[in-house]
Amino acid sequence: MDRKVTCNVLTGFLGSGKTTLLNAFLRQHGTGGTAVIVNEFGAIGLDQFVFQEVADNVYLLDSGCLCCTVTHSLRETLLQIKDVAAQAGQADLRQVIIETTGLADPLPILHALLGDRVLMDHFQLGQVIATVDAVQGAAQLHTHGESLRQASVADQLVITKTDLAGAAPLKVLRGLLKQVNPHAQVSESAAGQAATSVFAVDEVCRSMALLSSQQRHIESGVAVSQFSAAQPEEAHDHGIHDHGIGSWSAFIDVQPTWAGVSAWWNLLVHHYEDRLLRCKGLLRMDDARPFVLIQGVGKVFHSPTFLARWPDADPRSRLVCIGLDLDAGWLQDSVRALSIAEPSSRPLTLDEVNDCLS
Ligand SMILES: Nc1nc2c(ncn2[C@@H]2O[C@H](COP(=O)(O)OP(=O)(O)OP(=O)(O)O)[C@@H](O)[C@H]2O)c(=O)[nH]1
Repeated sequence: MDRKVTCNVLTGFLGSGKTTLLNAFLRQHGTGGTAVIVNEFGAIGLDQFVFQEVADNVYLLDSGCLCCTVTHSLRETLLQIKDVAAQAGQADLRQVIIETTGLADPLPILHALLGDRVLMDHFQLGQVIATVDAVQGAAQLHTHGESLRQASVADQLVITKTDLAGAAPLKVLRGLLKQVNPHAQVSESAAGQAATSVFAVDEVCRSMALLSSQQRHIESGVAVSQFSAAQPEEAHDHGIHDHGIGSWSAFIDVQPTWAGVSAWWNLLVHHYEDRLLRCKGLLRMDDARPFVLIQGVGKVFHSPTFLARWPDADPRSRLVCIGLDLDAGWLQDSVRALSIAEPSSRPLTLDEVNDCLS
């Protein structure tokens, strides 16, 4: 494998249509360029049988929930996929789709991927795709913290089972999803028919999908949106309370430097600690490789992706943060840290940022 293979994480609440969507994609495109990792909650996995009808390149993870117990076997499985592809001379392997259990928190999975240097030599993170049931999704977002968390951190939201829902509940759900995650691209699907567009793997396609949805939101001004759900009822406790998950986004008007990106990230993590869930940004650096996508997952900042070209017509750099209790004013002020030029500068407050810049 000379170039990196994209890992897309497919999540979504129990029964929300993950397998149906993925199966539709495999039926249309085969598995020449795609390997699938399936993780099911419960001792007996069934999804692999659905997939094996259409595909060979399907790997079943041990029982247990991917985000809690089997990140090690995820790592081993990815390395196995890499070795199998190399031995078979499968230069066309372009993506691995990881289907989580319906109760999974996607963040630990992203950590397992992005925090592992060996894996990152061969793989790159693509998108988090979350399916939301058109009929039950709104109720699930209100009552199950897992569902809210999955939707909050997704790059793409796919409303499934639209054939079963009336126009009015669909409208309510669309509005709810906009509140939960205004940055995600939202598509709708009946019987998996949106599969092809959902699993696009081309780098520019991916960044365009990510950014066009951000752009629509940012155009309407700097904003924090908030949405709350009740605590998860069932025992799947990661010690995280899902009250007040919100998002903030802005175009930035300072020239970022790498020292500044590092200082800003440090400031952000120091300020929000575990309340920070996800951060994404498209930055135009004054550098030999100027076009950069940055990603943070929880408190971890991951290797940037360098783009061959700026992915859309708007030249402005932009940032998105998702987390708990976000403060738009504080975040907007924090952006100035991006222009810090001195690599050793580590401001921990906005006043210290001012000192660094004066
Ligand atoms: N009518 C209709 N049924 C659907 C659609 N998508 C999924 N289903 C049905 O919903 C049920 C659950 O779908 P799955 O694809 O297995 O859902 P899942 O998210 O993989 O489920 P878990 O792995 O248990 O979390 C199945 O009976 C599907 O046939 C759809 O778009 N329309």
